Amino acid sequence: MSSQGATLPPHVLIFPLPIQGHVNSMLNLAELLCLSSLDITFMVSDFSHTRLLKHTTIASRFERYAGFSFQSISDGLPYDHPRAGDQIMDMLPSTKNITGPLFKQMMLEKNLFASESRRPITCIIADGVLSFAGDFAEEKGIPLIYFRTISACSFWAYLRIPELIEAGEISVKGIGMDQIVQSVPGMEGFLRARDLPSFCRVNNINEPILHTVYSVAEQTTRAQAVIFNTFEDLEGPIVSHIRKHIPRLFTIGPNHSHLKSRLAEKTAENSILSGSFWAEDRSCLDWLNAQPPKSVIYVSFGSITVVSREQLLEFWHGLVNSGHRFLWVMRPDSIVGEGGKSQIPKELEEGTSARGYMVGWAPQEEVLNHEAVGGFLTHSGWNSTLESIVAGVPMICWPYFADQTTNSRFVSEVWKIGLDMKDTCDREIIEKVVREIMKERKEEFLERGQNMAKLARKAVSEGGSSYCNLDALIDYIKTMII
Ligand SMILES: O=c1ccn([C@@H]2O[C@H](COP(=O)(O)OP(=O)(O)O[C@H]3O[C@H](CO)[C@@H](O)[C@H](O)[C@H]3O)[C@@H](O)[C@H]2O)c(=O)[nH]1
Ligand SMILES: C[C@H]1CC[C@@H]2C(C(=O)O)=CO[C@@H](O)[C@@H]21
Repeated sequence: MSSQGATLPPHVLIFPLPIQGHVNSMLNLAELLCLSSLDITFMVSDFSHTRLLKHTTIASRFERYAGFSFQSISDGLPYDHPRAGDQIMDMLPSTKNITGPLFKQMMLEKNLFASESRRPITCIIADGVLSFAGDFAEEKGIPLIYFRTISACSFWAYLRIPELIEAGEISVKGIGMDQIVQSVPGMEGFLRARDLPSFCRVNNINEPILHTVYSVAEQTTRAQAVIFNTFEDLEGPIVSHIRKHIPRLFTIGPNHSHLKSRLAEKTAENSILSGSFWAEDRSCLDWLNAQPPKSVIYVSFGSITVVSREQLLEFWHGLVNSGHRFLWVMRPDSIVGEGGKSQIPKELEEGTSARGYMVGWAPQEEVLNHEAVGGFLTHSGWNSTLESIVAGVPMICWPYFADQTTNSRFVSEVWKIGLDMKDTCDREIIEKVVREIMKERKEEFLERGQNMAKLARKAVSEGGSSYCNLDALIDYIKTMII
């Protein structure tokens, strides 16, 4: 390295699992590190890179950071793979078996992305589910930090799978779903078998997925450090349990809010970083502008959830019958099975044109922060949960899979900022919970939601826990130069 090389900043490779919820929080992390003048190589899949370039201004957004660059790689799936619903699980073997070897080859051929102006990669921050990135880092002696994009509470439940199996607390064939489980310290009083991550619902205790999600969680502990997109006032007690296994654990979230806070400090700018894989339909903001304060329930199930026509109709009837206004994100690929959106009953068409608005994809952060929004019917993905918390918007949770089944229990029973309608999809229940959130118990939920929002904002402001932890993380990355 030239004499100038000795003064070059650390060069961090950031590598998310290439699906929306993972890419969003890791893009926010990338910009946070750019603001501290670290060099960043951000690895995306060819598929998501194409989507990002088509639907966002991300390329020009990052142009302002001279040390930032994108690299793209195959996710190992055919281009026309749905990448949604149950089939999203194909992403774990495809990235391991196809992306992993390609990544190794790319890193070696490109000399760890070194150039005249950039060091070879000095540290890898990989999504915790990408074990091949950890294998490569270990093999080459490159410092490794894992980033888990899910909640700490769901991660902790994953880590306790052996104890849950030993205690017979994993529900097999749906038996004992309402039993309170005792094997996840910190959750003994309120966590039922049905609230464990969805992969813990099995027909047979030897089902491979149960063992896969445990080994993915367990291998995280080999990293020199782990980052969580959460904050101490939200999940501190659970994080303390995880710290016994992973002592160097940085809670730096909510990342989207942290980025806004640091941008405002550094550049007097507070525009939202959009990493959307779909075109955002901004017409919904005009529609919201015409609605009274806190009168609209926003409905979105994230980037992976799919619903059957029957479920779609239950939600639709429930929303229309509640009499409340609603803004509904219906992703073009989100309805599966026979019939799709065809033959919609007349009363639903009428109820929607009177009080509803539908889009294929929304600028969600802006929507949640719009004054007309008073509630969020969500699948409880971790980004959506955090975005709702920061906006102080009460939630109705309809978890679809994975960590969401645990997140929704924490929303309703621990933080008490929403209701959990887990495992039901019935128009009468939907109508009832919408009325509860939007009218009958509105004040109570809004008050608790706004208190939590304050704590979230405090965490990412100067002196707050996530703010200090990010500084400590950056200092740590600086010590890792090899
Ligand atoms: O119309 C929309 C809908 C969503 N979003 C954004 O898309 C992201 C969705 O992320 P998330 O809420 O976490 O849901 P998923 O896309 O389902 O995320 C996956 O990744 C998350 C993080 O690991 C997990 O918590 C989820 O269970 C998993 O399904 C959020 O940032 C939203 O703001 C939009 O911008 N517009
Ligand atoms: C494809 C799903 C399996 C694991 C990922 C995940 C996680 O535990 O990090 C949660 O849901 C999905 O985002 C991923």
